[in-house]
Amino acid sequence: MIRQFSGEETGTQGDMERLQRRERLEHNLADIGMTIMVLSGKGGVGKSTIAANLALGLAANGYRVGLLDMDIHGPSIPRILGIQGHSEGTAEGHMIMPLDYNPNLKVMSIETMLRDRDASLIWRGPMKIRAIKQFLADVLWGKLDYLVIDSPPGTGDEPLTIAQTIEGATALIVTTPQELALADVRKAIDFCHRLDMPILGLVENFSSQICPHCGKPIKVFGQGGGKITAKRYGLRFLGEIPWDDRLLAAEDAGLPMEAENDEKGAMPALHALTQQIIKDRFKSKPEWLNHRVWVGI
Ligand SMILES: Nc1ncnc2c1ncn2[C@@H]1O[C@H](COP(=O)(O)OP(=O)(O)OP(=O)(O)O)[C@@H](O)[C@H]1O
Repeated sequence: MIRQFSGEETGTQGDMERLQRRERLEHNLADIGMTIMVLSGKGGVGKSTIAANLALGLAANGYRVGLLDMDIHGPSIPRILGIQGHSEGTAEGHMIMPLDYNPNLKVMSIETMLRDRDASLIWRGPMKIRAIKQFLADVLWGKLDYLVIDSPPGTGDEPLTIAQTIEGATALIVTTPQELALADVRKAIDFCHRLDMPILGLVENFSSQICPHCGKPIKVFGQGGGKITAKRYGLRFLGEIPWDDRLLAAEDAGLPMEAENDEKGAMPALHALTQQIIKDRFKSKPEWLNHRVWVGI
């Protein structure tokens, strides 16, 4: 369902375009089960990693998943997933086809639409807002159980547009344990409160690193900050993801790992996160849509 739709076009032509896009948007969103926007206060905390792994995990569990890379200035999803292809228009030319990563996972990113993937996009707010609305209205997602959205860090145009466009969009907030990151996370929480966007919970990444010599965990970025922040704001704490060299290498190679049946490093925590989100889907009843914060059960 659409929460609000304010296009940037003006005049009769603009009104008509806006109306048509609104219809396509309504049609598209009606087929999407649960929308999860992965947010963070700071950059580089592992948002894209968690969005990609969550989408892969949900798809591996048999759900139909869309993964939308909304990080217009620094898209990472195509590289993490090793996607080389380009998004194409439909035969009639009205819609854009997302890329089929596997039978259950469709992916869309601004990068898959560009000829030169290393080109920078120098866009101001209105251009970005239009592109985001187009991704939601004009991409032929089909029926999805989950739409996972990788958002850029902070509380700018991208998360704002999504939160204002998709009623019932939920937020999953990623942080690292140190105070510098947590200060920004508090802003992300405030952003969700002010937009009435339910928060599924807080995930802490880079919680520890295993010492290669003694095998004990080293708390590189401090300890427990995510859990304390979650408690303070009445949010669910959805796990501590340790540093995992294999995850970094896999993403650099564009060959993501499979969390299922992997008992080492970051994988059990990523697997547990996926399982929790699967449980949430069946609890995502309209009554929690209006809550300021959804703490979960
Ligand atoms: N738990 C982890 N263990 C090891 N490496 C990780 C882990 N989480 C993320 N990384 C790596 O850290 C880097 C940053 O992660 P990622 O791109 O997911 O962060 P981000 O928050 O999306 O960044 P940006 O703000 O630029 O969008 C990547 O190289 C990724 O492979």
